[in-house]
Formats: sequence, C-alpha cells, structure tokens
Amino acid sequence: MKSARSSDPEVSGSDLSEEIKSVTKVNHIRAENTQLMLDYQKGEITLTKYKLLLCSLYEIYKALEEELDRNASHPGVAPIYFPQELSRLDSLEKDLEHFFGPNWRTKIITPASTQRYEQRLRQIGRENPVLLVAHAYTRYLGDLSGGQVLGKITKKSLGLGGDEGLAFFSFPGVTSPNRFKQLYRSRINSVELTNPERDALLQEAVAAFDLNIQVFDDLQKMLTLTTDESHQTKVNVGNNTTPASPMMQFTVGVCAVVATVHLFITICTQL
Ligand code: HEM
Repeated sequence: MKSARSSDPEVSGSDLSEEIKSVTKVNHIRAENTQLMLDYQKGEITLTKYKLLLCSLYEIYKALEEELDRNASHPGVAPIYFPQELSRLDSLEKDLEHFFGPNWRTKIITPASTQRYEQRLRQIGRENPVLLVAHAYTRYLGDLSGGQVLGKITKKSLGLGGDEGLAFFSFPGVTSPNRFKQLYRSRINSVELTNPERDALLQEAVAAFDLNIQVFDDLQKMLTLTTDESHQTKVNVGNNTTPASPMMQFTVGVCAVVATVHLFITICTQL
C-alpha cells in the first residue's frame, strides 16, 4: 500500500474519496430526485413499495458481497473489506422472511435493471476487482448517510413496531456512522492505484449511481402498474428498444401488453 500523497507520477496522489464524492455529486442529486426517493422523503412509502425495494436490494447486495468475499485478499479490495460491520445480506434475508414468509426466495421480483446491476458487479468481480471499491462506496456510505433517515421514515410510515422488517437499516457493528465513514474514506485513500486505474474507478462510481437510478426508475414503473391501470399499456419496464416496422411494432406491442399484464398480476399476487 502506498501513501495517497506518493511522489510517483504513475500513482494517484490526491484524496480519492473526496474525488469520488465530487465526481458523483450530480448523480447523488439525481438519485435523491428520482420519484421513488422523492416519495420516500415525503413519507409516501407503502408496504408494496418497500417489499419491492427489498427484493432488488437483496439481489444487488448478494452480488456485491459475494464478489467482495471472493476478492477479500485482493490488494485493491482488502482495505475496504468490512464484512462484520457492513454486510447487508443477512439483514435483507431476515427482512424478506419477515414480509414474505419462509418461502421468500420464490417470491423475489426484480426489474431488468436490477439484473443488469448484478451482472456488472459479477463482471468486475471477475475481471477488475478494484472497481468494487466504487460500488461498495456508493451503497455502504449511502446506507450509513441518507439511508439512516430512510430507515426512520420506513418505520414511521409503515407503522412497524420494534425493528422487525427494518434490519437492513441497522448496523450493529458500527457505533458511530460518522466515525466509520471517516475510517472508510481513509481506507479508500490507501488503495494503491495507477492514474488510469483511478480514472476507471471514478467512472465506475458514476456508473454505480446510474445503476441505482435505473433500478429506482424501474421500480417506480412497476409500482405505477399496480396503482394506475391506465398506464398498463404504456409502461414496458426495463425495455428501451424501438421496434423497426409497423408489424414489428404490433408484435412488440402485443408482447409488451402480455408481459405487462403478467407482471401486474405477479406483483399483485406476490406483494
Ligand atoms: C432520499 C434520498 C437520499 C438522501 C436524502 C440522501 C442524503 C445524504 C446525506 C445527507 C449524505 C451526507 C452528505 C455528507 O456527509 O456530506 C449522503 C451521503 C451519501 N449518499 Fe445519499 N442520500 C440519498 C440517496 C442516496 C442514494 C440513492 C445513494 C446511492 C445509491 C446515495 C449515496 C450516498 C453516498 C455514497 C454518500 C457518501 C458521500 C461521501 O461522504 O463521500 N444516497 N446522502
């Protein structure tokens, strides 16, 4: 591990954690202003919405934490590897079991964007593990920051007694979120990187925020389906392709309606 203020021109010399914060500033604002997060901040969180969010968070953390575990001794990952303090997977499993019952694994519903997020995590875990730092930063520091407020809002809005169903927001291994965030930032700064590696990591942090935004947008669309039937034929969750010919448009349209109605029924029956 090298000092963050190395004199070697091949090695990054600035405060990487500050740089990550700075390059993702706009994306953080965009994430806060997704409809899902705006509703959340207004206390407009329903049980269906929370359960749907937990399903996606489960798939995301499963991929993130499995890849962190697998790369725990990688020099780019080891400094930010804090499974005791940060791991969310067990908490999410507990929350999902609380809301969905013992067969919760068969009831997980996620949009295409969650699967894309998951695939990206698997890919960098295999090919370039140091980029996991960007994803760990985005999720864990977010959970220790605004996430703590969201936990309180969830508890109040859903009228949940005790902490049942809220394990995701609780970090029993972290006494002071602020002090832990300081430690985490200093660990990020201690990761030894060449300039191209640092640039890739900064880019990955922006991508991590974008992936979260896409998930929130898709979840919002899925929720719109369950509450506003007039949108059913307009919404096509996670599919951005444009059909080429009228025949193709018709076929895609029919498929979209069938898929949408199927998704609508699935959400209504599972959540
Ligand atoms: C309702 C939505 C949100 C609110 C109200 C919120 C609020 C906050 C606040 C108050 C901070 C502390 C800022 C500081 O210490 O300077 C913070 C930090 C952070 N948030 Fe959020 N946030 C929200 C959503 C998100 C989302 C969706 C993500 C990512 C998926 C995220 C990721 C982060 C990260 C990574 C930090 C740490 C920044 C750093 O210190 O480097 N936040 N957030």
